[in-house]
Amino acid sequence: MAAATQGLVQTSPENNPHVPKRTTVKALVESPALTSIPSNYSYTRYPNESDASDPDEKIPTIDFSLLTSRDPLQRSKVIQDLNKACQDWGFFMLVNHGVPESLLKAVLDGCKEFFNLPMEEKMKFADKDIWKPIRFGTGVDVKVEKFFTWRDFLKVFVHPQFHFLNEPKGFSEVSGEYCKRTREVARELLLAISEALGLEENYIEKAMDLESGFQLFAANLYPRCPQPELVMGIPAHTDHGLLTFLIENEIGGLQIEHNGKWFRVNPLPNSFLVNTADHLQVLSNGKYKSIRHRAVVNNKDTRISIAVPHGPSLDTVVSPAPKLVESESHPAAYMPMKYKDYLNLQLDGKPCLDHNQLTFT
Ligand SMILES: O=C(O)CCC(=O)C(=O)O
Ligand SMILES: [Fe+2]
Repeated sequence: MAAATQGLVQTSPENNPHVPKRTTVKALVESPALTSIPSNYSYTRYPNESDASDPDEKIPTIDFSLLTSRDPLQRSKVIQDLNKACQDWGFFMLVNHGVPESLLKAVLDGCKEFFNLPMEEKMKFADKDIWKPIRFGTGVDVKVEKFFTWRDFLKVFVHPQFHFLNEPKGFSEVSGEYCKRTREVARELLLAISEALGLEENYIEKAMDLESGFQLFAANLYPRCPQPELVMGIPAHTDHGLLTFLIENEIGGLQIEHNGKWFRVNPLPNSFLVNTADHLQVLSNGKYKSIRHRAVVNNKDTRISIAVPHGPSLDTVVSPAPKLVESESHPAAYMPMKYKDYLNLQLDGKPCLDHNQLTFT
């Protein structure tokens, strides 16, 4: 999210009179004349952004049921694995998390129905203001502003206050349940991550005020594309919170950066794809990195993903945990910043960590 500011914007239809003036990627794909992409969707990669390959090592998997197990040896082994996954990859697949498969499916189905609503219904939520609790839009490449990415989205603030839409029917209920269950899993995971960092078990819970933690529900729609190699679903970016949970409708597209190379992610069925985000990087004083990731599209199937970032409360001033700062050997690498102020920096479209970074770690 750090690299993308999005809002519903106007396309320039000069090359294609069938393209509606104010559009979404979905409307564009459904317009009868579309055989090639309009030039303003053509994507220029960031420097050093290479093609992705299948990973040459195994992407870490964490078994959540072992974390909550009564056996202390088992728990400490998983905490070690979690530490390694966060440190080496900033990414892992979480299995046996206890959130029912039927709920994952229901919430993905709800998103599909939402994106299938008539344009006028969705447009009621079109807004550029990032503080609108319910927002529908289409992706913009912020490097150049006038170029678009191959993605429509719905973003809803779901904690500490739960906002949602009344339509489609039942979407609010399943999403409410999904957000509550993922929040519980994320908080449990953050207890373990506190321990993995050598902090008190509830350090993150308290210091980040997770009782009032800011949780966002971000649904992404990536319609099939006639020229997928020319566009980008969501450009390389990092997420702003502590941890993001991602699920998708069995259509791949997520790619992650690991040791300077890009890898495709082939998720285990029913797993959460979890990545460490900017504020875990700050809190851990750079021990854990906020992983860069992106999503590509394809010419066969429409992909839907749901990213749920779990962050500190908006008023929390986040700084490196004092225990992880050594004045001589490992000074604080980030200055304290309120989470809300950090989110406002998104408007600049710059990777936000550049703003509060004191030194490069
Ligand atoms: O759709 C995906 O795979 C990635 C989405 C994402 O990174 C985001 O919404 O922040
Ligand atoms: Fe992301």
